Amino acid sequence: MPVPAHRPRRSCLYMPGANTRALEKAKALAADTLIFDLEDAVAPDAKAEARQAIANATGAGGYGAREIVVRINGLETEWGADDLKMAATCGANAILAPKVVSGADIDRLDSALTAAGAPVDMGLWVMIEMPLAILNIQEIAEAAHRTRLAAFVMGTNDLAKEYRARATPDRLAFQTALQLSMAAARAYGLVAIDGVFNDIKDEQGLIVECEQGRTLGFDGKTLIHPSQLDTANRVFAPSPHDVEHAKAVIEAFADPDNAGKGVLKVNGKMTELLHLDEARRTVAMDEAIKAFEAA
Ligand SMILES: CC(C)(COP(=O)(O)OP(=O)(O)OC[C@H]1O[C@@H](n2cnc3c(N)ncnc32)[C@H](O)[C@@H]1OP(=O)(O)O)[C@@H](O)C(=O)NCCC(=O)NCCSC(=O)C[C@H](O)C(=O)O
Ligand SMILES: [Mg+2]
Repeated sequence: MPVPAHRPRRSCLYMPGANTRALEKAKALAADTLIFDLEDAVAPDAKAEARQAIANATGAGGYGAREIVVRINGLETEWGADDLKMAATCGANAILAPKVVSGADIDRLDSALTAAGAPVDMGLWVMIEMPLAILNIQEIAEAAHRTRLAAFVMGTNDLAKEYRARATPDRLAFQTALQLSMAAARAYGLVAIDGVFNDIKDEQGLIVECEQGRTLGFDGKTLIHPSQLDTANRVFAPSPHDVEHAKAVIEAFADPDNAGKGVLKVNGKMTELLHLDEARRTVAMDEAIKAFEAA
C-alpha cells in the first residue's frame, strides 16, 4: 500500500510482543500505529518467544491500513541483532530503536538494516530517552539527511529514571527535552511522537497531557492501553473548527479579488501566506484521517 504524504500518527499503541492476545486484538483497534515491543515490555526469558510471535503476526497480516512498527532491543544487548534481523524483513513499516545517544548510533542502525535486507522504504524510528540524546539532539536528527531516520519517539519514563525527576502533571522536568526534540525533529523533517501516560484510569490526566503534546507540536502520542485511543485520536486530529477555518483561509487566498495580496483578514484574524501553508496541511491531514478511517 503506498504511504500517504500526510499519514496520521495520532495514536501509536505499544503492546508487548509476547502478548499474542494483544497482537490479535490490535487488528480491530482504532490505532493509527501499532508498536510491537521486544524491549522493556518483554521479560528476558520471553524475548525469543516474543520475537517469533511478532514474526508470525506480521507474516499473517490483518492489520489493515494501520502502520506497523517493531521496537527492538538495543544493538548492544544480547537480543538486538536477532531482533533487527527479524524486524528488517517481517513486513513492518519501521523499526523503533531504544536509547540512541548519537548520530553514529543512527548510522549503525541504518547500516545494520540495509545489511539485513530491509526494504528501502522501511523507516527507522528512535527513542529519545537518554540525557545524552538530549545533549546531542541536533547531531542525531541531522543523520536523517543520510539515513532512513524518520521519527523521534519520546521516552519520558526512561528520561524520568535517568534524570531522577518527578513526573508531575505539567511535565516540568521534561520540557527542555520535549521542546529541543521537537525543534530538532522539525528542523530535519522528522515525525515527532510524544511519550506515554502511565495512569490508565486517569482519563482527565491523559487529556491534559495530550493537549500539552499537541500544543508543543507533536504529531501524536504513544499509548499503552486501548482505553487511551479515543482521547489521542481526538486531540491530535484537526478539530472541525480548525478545518473550517483552514478552508476559509484557502478560499480567501483563491478569491480573484485577493490576487497578489500577501496578507488578508480571515474570520477577523491577520492571515499571511505562511498561514496558507498551514491551512493546506490541516485540510490534507483531515482528508488523510478520513481516508484512513474509511480504509
Ligand atoms: C498495562 C497492561 C499490562 C495492562 O494490561 P491488562 O491488565 O490486561 O489490562 P486490561 O485488563 O484493562 O485490558 C483490557 C483488554 O485490552 C487488552 N489490552 C490491554 N493493553 C493492550 C495493549 N497495549 N494493546 C492491545 N490490547 C491491549 C487486554 O488484552 C484486554 O483484552 P481482553 O482480554 O480481550 O479483554 C497492558 O495494557 C500493557 O501491556 N500495555 C502495554 C505495555 C507496553 O507495551 N509497555 C512498553 C512501552 S511503554 C515504554 O516503554 C515507554 C518508553 O520506553 C519510555 O521510556 O517512556
Ligand atoms: Mg524507554
